[in-house]
Amino acid sequence: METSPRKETAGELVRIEQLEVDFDGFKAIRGLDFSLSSGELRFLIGPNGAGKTTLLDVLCGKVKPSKGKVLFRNHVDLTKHQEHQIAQLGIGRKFQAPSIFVTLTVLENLLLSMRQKRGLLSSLIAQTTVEQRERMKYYLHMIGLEKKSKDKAGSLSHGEKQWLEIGMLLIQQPELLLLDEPAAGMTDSETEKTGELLHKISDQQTIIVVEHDMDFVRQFAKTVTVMHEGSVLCEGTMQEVQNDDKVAEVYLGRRGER
Ligand SMILES: Nc1ncnc2c1ncn2[C@@H]1O[C@H](COP(=O)(O)OP(=O)(O)OP(=O)(O)O)[C@@H](O)[C@H]1O
Repeated sequence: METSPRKETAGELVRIEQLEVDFDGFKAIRGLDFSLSSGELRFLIGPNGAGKTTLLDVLCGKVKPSKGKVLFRNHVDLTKHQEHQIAQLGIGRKFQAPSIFVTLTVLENLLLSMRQKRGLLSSLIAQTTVEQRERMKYYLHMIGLEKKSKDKAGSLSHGEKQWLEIGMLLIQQPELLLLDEPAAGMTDSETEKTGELLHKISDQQTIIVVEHDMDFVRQFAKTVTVMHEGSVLCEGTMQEVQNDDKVAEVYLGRRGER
């Protein structure tokens, strides 16, 4: 039965209602409701198998739900769009493993990511407009790779590669950015810089971050959504969710203990 649309909140960017994802009879997402406002930096946490990655997969169109509504900017039904169309609508997804071109320079990687006609790299460089060059400079600075713009991407550290990939997404100026464990495998100082980068990005764009590193979440999260067995268990500040008995039970198998 089709549920009537709820009144949309001003500034709401994503609304998900009664989402269900079925993998050959196994419900990875069941009855999930979720809402996200423009400009939020939302962390998604939860034990292994809770459905966090599947939720990102639904948002970027990689996985199609069996039931439910997934609305973007109040009226766009994402379930009706293919992955490439969703990217064009302004939702960028970064997976855990970086997918950069290692034999190209940092700048060339950014250039290739910019929305423009496909063509030879040399002709893309020749055709870059002043606005595009400014945009590249701006994002190079944001990801902290200005001094490495001419270095081959393959020579970057693990953290730098991740930032480059985030930069490659940012340069397409998506409205919503989906990041899967952006700080995984990073050194402490790289992790710190990544948290700061997320905050800088969230001044302009909305971000959902799936994260396992609780220290990282504690340090950088404003609002946290805890998932468990395919639905939302609780939501709030990190302090609020840490004090929630249901969350303690799910993570530690204890009820009411802290
Ligand atoms: N393509 C698939 N086919 C069948 N089952 C799947 C598929 N993708 C995910 N699952 C199952 O769905 C459940 C949710 O998986 P998902 O990867 O979304 O969880 P997660 O919260 O991201 O977990 P983790 O933190 O371990 O990455 C898991 O039980 C997983 O095994």
